[in-house]
Amino acid sequence: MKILIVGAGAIGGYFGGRLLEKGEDVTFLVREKRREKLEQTGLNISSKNGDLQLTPKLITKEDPNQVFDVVLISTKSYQLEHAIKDVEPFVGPETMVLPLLNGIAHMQTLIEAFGEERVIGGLCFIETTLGEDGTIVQTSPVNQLIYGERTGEQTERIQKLEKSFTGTKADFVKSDNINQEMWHKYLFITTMSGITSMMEMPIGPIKELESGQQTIKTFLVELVAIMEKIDAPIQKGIAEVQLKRINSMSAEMKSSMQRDIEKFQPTEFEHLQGYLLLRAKEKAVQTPILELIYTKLKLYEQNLYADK
Ligand SMILES: NC(=O)C1=CN([C@@H]2O[C@H](COP(=O)(O)OP(=O)(O)OC[C@H]3O[C@@H](n4cnc5c(N)ncnc54)[C@H](OP(=O)(O)O)[C@@H]3O)[C@@H](O)[C@H]2O)C=CC1
Ligand SMILES: CC(C)(CO)C(=O)C(=O)O
Repeated sequence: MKILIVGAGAIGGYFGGRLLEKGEDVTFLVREKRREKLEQTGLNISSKNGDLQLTPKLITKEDPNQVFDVVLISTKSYQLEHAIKDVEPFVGPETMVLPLLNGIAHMQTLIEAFGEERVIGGLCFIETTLGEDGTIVQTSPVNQLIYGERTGEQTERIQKLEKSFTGTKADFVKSDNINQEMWHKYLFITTMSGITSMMEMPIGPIKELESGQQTIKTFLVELVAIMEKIDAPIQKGIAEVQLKRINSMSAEMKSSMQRDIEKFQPTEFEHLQGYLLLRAKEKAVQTPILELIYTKLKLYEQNLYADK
């Protein structure tokens, strides 16, 4: 299978690197600066699951058109519109588009760009970031990528994809309920990124405090209330499940949003917290914690651009 990874950043570089390690036919679509860097240094991954030094195949949007069987989208949400334009020449009628972004709103954008048929579902659980020297630094052992047809069907193409993902030194999981998995991850990450970015702490010290525990719980319940109101496909009792997940995480665990803030970079707050706040307002759901976290993140972003 010809695999194209859009963006050789923290998650694209990691999962693309693992597929390359297995011997899959992987190419990265990158922008000029990243290309130069990767040509100089190679693709370097420092990982809890074993380090890698690879020589990746690289293309930019200017390279001659060729069509890939699957395109993994691993940009930030605020980079997606440009990325869609850049990847279009590499998408054919049979290409699968597999997004790995956190959140939900990007699904509609991708469907509008590529059509219902091409877009499958995906998400990942991994804690990884780009180091100053361009190395991909994966900081906790979990490295799971979940994917599947949005209809839940076991189509021929998804079975081919499964074959290509199997045997990789990362946890690739095929799901027959990917829409629900994506909403569940959305609930988890909106909580986790919101709380850790608000408190400017990894999850450990927050969850150890009784008031921290209560804040996480109340926030989860608020977000579930919005999701139920808009008929999101979430399971009953998901707030408790995600609370357990958060409580089982190692004390040093941080969210990618928090790491972006630490690097004075933009965040995906409009895509994660902002989208749900909008939906809450449409449905007149009261969400005081979401409102507070959104305000904190909006002020950060305003300040970021004021400095530039
Ligand atoms: N990091 C993590 O631990 C996790 C992240 N996620 C989600 O994954 C998504 C990606 O995050 P992450 O990997 O951390 O982000 P990064 O910023 O590390 O990576 C994004 C990459 O996309 C590249 N890119 C952007 N636009 C284009 C384009 N038009 N053409 C080619 N490359 C492009 C950027 O390249 P350039 O250098 O040119 O800017 C950058 O390398 C987000 O939605 C995030 O929420 C999900 C789970 C965990
Ligand atoms: C919390 C974590 C690291 C789990 O995968 C994540 O998804 C993110 O921060 O974007």
